Amino acid sequence: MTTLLRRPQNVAKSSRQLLEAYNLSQTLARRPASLPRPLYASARSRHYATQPDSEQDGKKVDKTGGAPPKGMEHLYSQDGAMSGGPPQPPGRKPDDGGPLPGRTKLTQQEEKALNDVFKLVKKGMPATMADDIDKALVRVKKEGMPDELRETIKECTDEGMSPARAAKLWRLTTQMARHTVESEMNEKQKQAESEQPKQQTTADPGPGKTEEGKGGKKKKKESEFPDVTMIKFDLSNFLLSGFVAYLLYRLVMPTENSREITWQEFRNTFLDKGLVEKMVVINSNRVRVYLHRDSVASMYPDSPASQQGFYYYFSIGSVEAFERRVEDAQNALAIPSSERIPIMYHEEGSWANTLFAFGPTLLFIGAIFYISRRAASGAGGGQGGIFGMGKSRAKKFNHETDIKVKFSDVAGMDEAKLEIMEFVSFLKEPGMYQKLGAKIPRGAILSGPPGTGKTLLAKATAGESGVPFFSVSGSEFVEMFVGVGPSRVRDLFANARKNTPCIIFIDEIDAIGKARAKQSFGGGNDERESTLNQILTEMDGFNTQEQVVVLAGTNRADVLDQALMRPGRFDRHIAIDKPTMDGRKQIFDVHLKKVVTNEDLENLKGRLASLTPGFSGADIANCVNEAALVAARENVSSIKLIHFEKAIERIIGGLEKRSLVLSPEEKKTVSYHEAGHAICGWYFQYADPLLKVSIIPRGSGALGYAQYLPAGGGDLVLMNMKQMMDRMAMTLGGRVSEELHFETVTSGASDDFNKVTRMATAMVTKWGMSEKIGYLYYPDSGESSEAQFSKPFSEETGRKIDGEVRRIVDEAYHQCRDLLQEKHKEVVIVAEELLKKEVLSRDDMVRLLGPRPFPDAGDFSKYFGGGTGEVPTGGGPMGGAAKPTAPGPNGPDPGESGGGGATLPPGLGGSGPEPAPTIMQGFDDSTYRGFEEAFKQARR
Ligand SMILES: Nc1ncnc2c1ncn2[C@@H]1O[C@H](COP(=O)(O)OP(=O)(O)OP(=O)(O)O)[C@@H](O)[C@H]1O
Repeated sequence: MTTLLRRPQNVAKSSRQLLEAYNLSQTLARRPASLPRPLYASARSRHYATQPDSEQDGKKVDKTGGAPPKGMEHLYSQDGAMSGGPPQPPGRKPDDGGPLPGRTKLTQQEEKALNDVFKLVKKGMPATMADDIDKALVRVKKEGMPDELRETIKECTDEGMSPARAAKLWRLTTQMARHTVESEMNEKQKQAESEQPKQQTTADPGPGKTEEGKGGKKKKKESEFPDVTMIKFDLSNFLLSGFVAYLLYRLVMPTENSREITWQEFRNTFLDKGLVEKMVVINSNRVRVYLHRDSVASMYPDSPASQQGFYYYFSIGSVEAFERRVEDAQNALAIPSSERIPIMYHEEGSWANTLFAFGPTLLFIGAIFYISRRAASGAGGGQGGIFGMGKSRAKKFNHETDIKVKFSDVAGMDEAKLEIMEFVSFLKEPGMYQKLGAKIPRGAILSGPPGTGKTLLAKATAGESGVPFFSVSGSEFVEMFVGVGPSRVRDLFANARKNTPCIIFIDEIDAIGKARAKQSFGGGNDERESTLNQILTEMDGFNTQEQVVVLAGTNRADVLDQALMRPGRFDRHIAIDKPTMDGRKQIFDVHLKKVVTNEDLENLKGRLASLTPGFSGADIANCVNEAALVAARENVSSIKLIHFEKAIERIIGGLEKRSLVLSPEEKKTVSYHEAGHAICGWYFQYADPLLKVSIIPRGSGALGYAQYLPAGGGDLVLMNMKQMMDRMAMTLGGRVSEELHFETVTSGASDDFNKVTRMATAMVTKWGMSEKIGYLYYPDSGESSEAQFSKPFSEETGRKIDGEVRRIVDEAYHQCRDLLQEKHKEVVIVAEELLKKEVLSRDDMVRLLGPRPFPDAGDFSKYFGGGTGEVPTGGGPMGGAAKPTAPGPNGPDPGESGGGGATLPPGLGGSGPEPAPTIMQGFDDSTYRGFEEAFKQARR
């Protein structure tokens, strides 16, 4: 059975074969009936004809000449009493005396049909059984076919396959196989017995041994045929045969409870003979014909129409036409109106239609059911139900395998490390704290700008303390289903408690830990709030002995809910800022160890650190990696300084867009614009000296690009008014230079104006640098929600602010214009050189203009020479300021190389003909925000 089931293609194939065999034998065996058929039934339920029945029928008999009506042959039986018994099959082989009594020799057709039947029966049988079937077939061919089998095959051919016939075929063939095997065994037994007396005469074993000997022989004989498979009709065989018989029947005779006919057939065969009981018009396009079953059975005993539930149908074009035809037909048959055939009308939907109609609804209901099951299981408890929605998504890292990060890998945040060390010692030696009665801190919030190493620090804490580390992001608690967030929190803390001591790290906790709204509009935040509440509850729920430390990282500590920050929950608040110069050096140190470079590390990291103010730890890691990629592209064996500088340039300014070709006029404008900035930076004492200027388009839409060293040379924490005015004047330098050197100006300075306006506004509204406004702080719209809807000052104050901002910008403008008018020649020199070379470095500036009239301060002079190559000792940004010594009208010849230039330390690109580009972050948004932050903190 299983074999059969495993091979459906075999069943299909075998049934096809049987069908073919059946069809073939059907055509061969079908022959005209020897006698004219009776065309009338002995009893009728209706009489339509005007003539007597016998007459009418008699006529019909004559007309048809005994042949069934065209297309209705299936209604007539081929044999039976009326057909004159089974005819002598044509083509029978001459009797060779072979067949046994009760059997007849096979004709060629019968032999073929039998072959097919046997082949089919063999399918799905074990090989040994199939062999027996083969033997049976050979025997049948030799000894003739049992009459019962012949009749069954004939019935199948003539009348079609039925389950009973299929089962009978199966039974007969397997029975024959069994007989064959039995007779084979008998023959062998007889043969063995006939040999036995001979042996007994030659060696008589004696009276005592005879029985034993016989018995022994018997056993031996039995064991001579160990492999003979007896086909027994046990339960499994019975089921198998039933199954095969059913399959045969279904495949050969697909279920048929209706059959289509034509109007003519309907009329000739049923209507005219009065066999129609009623007609049902279905969906106005099909007519179902219900016949008088008894009359049909007596008239056509073998017709399927005599079976219960069977009906004929035919299609109609329109109901009206159909009704007209029926009417005409009945009129022609002269059926009285009281006896006319009833016609009913019925609308029925097909399965396909029903499916189309209800399918989408069912699908929708199914989807809703599925989703609600998921949600319910998610909300349903800590274990998360069958779909695991409520399970925590936290990744567990094992300190032995995954967490290899140590505090030594985290550079440049010594204070933060000190703070967090305490958690490590608590996890390592809790006893020490408990002895003194100290309560263990529950957790710490690490806050700071992106990429400053918060996750790294948390990992290092886990790595140092050697405990499991659960890392999860705040957003992973947020799902569209209600109740999933709190459920995940519960699961996370339950897991952590099972693994104590351990650390839970929730990154981006602001995703769920935002301050809860006083009133929520529409309840949209309920889910987030209940997740937060669950965290609060869980953190409260730790007993003080439980060694679970919760660390959380965020970029927005200011938006967190106060309840999170209270002692007993996140006790510690560790702010991690962007690294200082020293911090950057240390971070470069950590990352430079991972790459191959032959540069002097001490110098390299100092120089790179001073080139990267405002870089976060992640930026530094990226910069080192980028340098390695640049070096790999050039196919060199170690990374050189130039690669690092290219990498920094790329990170700050974006990719060079050499494909963007500017027209000569545009190029000239950009050159003069950038030269204006550069001259301002060079000659204003508190402005940022230029490091590199280029007119190669870069990044997103910038046509020119200049980099400056922050004034003071180091990390700027505070900025005074003079610095601000110089910086604003320098920012306007581009536009002023355009005004002075061209007839018209361009749109290229809009970003400069934006910076200047913002800075002047901050000076007036935040930094108390305007006498008219005084020492007031007006938040802008991004800072407070109230300021988003209404200005925090009156209209009059607004007007005053506008006036003050304008005044400051005007002052900066005049300061810039005065300088650039004075340095008109220098601007031309720098602009023309820039136009020629496209890129100018600090050394080019020194060559063209002479050394900057003010000494460079801080680390810049240490790593870049700063004109003297000496490290300044003491003095602030203004320390040791020399008088500006502007070159005279006959300044250095633009073509002269190295004239008066600062010499860079050897090995740092200063000795080559084209000095390595030295790049600095200019005054950009981040610097601006840095100032704001510094001012804010100073105010606090
Ligand atoms: N102080 C540091 N020392 C060494 N490497 C650092 C430092 N800070 C950051 N990095 C590098 O930056 C990568 C990213 O840092 P990390 O993921 O810890 O930043 P983060 O502050 O968590 O950022 P975010 O706030 O975006 O999640 C680290 O894998 C590491 O390579």
